[in-house]
Amino acid sequence: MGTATTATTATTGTGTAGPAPVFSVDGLWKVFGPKADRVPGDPELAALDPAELRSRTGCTAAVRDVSFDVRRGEVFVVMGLSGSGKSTLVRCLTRLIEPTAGSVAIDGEDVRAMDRARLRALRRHRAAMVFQHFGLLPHRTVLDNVAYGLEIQGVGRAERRERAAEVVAKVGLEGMEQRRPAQLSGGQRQRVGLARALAVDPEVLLFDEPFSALDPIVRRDMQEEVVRLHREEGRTMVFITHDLSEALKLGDRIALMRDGRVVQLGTPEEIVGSPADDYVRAFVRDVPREQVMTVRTAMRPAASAEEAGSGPAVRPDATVSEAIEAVARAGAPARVLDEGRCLGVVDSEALLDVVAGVSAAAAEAAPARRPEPAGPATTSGEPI
Ligand SMILES: Nc1ncnc2c1ncn2[C@@H]1O[C@H](COP(=O)(O)OP(=O)(O)OP(=O)(O)O)[C@@H](O)[C@H]1O
Repeated sequence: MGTATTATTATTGTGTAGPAPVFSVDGLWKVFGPKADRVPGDPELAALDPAELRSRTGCTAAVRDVSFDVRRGEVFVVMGLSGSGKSTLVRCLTRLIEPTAGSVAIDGEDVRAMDRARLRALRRHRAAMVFQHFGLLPHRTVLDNVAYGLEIQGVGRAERRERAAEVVAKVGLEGMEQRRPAQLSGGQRQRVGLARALAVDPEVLLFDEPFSALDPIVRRDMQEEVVRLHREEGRTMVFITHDLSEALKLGDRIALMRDGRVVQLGTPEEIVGSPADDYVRAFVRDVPREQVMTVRTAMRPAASAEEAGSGPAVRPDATVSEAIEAVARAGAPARVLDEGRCLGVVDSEALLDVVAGVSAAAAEAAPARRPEPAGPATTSGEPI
């Protein structure tokens, strides 16, 4: 449990300090069951594993001492197996579930201190939820379903229909405005749910496993839709999923939960490349590492000015898979170029090490794997 954070403190977790976080969660607990309040404050009870806690107290600790920040503009994924506490955690953010202990702030404002009116405003304007069961109103058209959130806000009919029409187009449902939910496929209905949440222009979108009922192809379409919307709008998103590949695809950072705790919080590359423990290691074992890890992991300093000035070029955020292709085609190591500056070099051996999963140990043994200044900056060749 950390110290209390304020809106102006640097973000925690991996990476560097940035703007004030949207959500700040500190020492959060949610315990279900009799006299739940006593569990977080009692070190002995708080230390019990879930089965012992249940048999001793009849309580379930769905969220246990969780702290993290959601940064502005990021897609923050909460991932874990069924029952690990994902939904409870995200519902605590807007007090759809009342936390047992700890603090939650949005833009520095204490969510636990909000009165009912303030909470209603939070859920309606600031943090809109997209659910798996989209809860569409069956007798209303697509347009009116999307306009519904605006109607609750008291926006006038003409304005809300105009705004709803814009959002309907944004999620790819143009031409279907007058249909009713029963006349739509599952994927289209989910798009209506997404449009309805977007229509109120919330600061944060909270997604609770929105795509888990969709078939794989429609699901992929919807994931791409989220990536596109995020790229275009930069809106902050919190996304719950139990699907690792979905988490890796969508998340800027992932909080991996187990039994109510966050066992690792990091970028997809950090989680796959440096699992925090055996549980995470087992979780990510089958991930195609070359598609997640970037060339930074495999990079070494250029051996000479000549090496820094020749060979194919790749971007620092290119995946290992992309670099393998470049190196194989050229038959020579690739230069990692950042705005024309050579950061280092990747060769086939180092790239293979990443695929084989031996790079993490190597990186730990030599943490300062930073390239030396390697000859003059070069601008020849556009990086892939
Ligand atoms: N109202 C409740 N009363 C008692 N226990 C609850 C309640 N809601 C959730 N739990 C328990 O809390 C734990 C976490 O549940 P939660 O629904 O948050 O997990 P989840 O990771 O979202 O699971 P899923 O992926 O299946 O939705 C589970 O053990 C669950 O049984």
